[in-house]
Amino acid sequence: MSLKSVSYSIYLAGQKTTSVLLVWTMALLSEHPNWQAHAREEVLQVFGNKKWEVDGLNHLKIATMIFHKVLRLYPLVAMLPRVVYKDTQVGDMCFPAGVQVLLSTILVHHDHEILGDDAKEFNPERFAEGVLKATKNQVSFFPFGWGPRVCIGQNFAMMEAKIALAMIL
Ligand code: HEM
Repeated sequence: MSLKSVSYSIYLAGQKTTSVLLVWTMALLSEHPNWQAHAREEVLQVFGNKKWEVDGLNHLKIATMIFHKVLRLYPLVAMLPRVVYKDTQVGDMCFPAGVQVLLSTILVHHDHEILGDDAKEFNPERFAEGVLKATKNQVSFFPFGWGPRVCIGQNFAMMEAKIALAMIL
């Protein structure tokens, strides 16, 4: 891959994603003013009336919970395409080599069997103890993909989103 195509990939993958995450976050916070108030309180506690700084961003726990919940309800990449490279048996199903499969982020993120009856509700509290606890160690939350092709910009995106949220609130 040339430097030019790598640069394009990073530009395209990083441009709309974080801004769409912020739009969904604003929409959901306007519907749930209690969470908006929690998030604002936390920003004021961490930064007071000063400008945001990088170290403080790590202390924005409520903001992280909110972003995780937004990404669960509205994963920006709804499907992940994969090609099976060798014959693979998963439970009762056999996937021959060469077959293309689509992993549906949105279906897994909204699955009542995995998440319970409140799967589609905006309840950031579910992420209070982190992603592993919230998913009970299952691969049931992958807004940034999974495995070797996982999003390389995920930490950067969360940082950008927190900065924007801190400035807006
Ligand atoms: C909320 C923001 C973002 C979301 C939800 C997101 C989501 C994703 C997803 C689902 C993939 C595919 C992973 C897979 O196939 O398993 C991906 C790949 C990628 N993302 Fe992101 N992304 C975000 C922000 C960013 C940012 C800010 C950058 C760069 C600065 C970035 C750069 C990339 C690149 C280069 C890839 C391709 C990685 C590869 O194929 O090896 N992303 N992203």
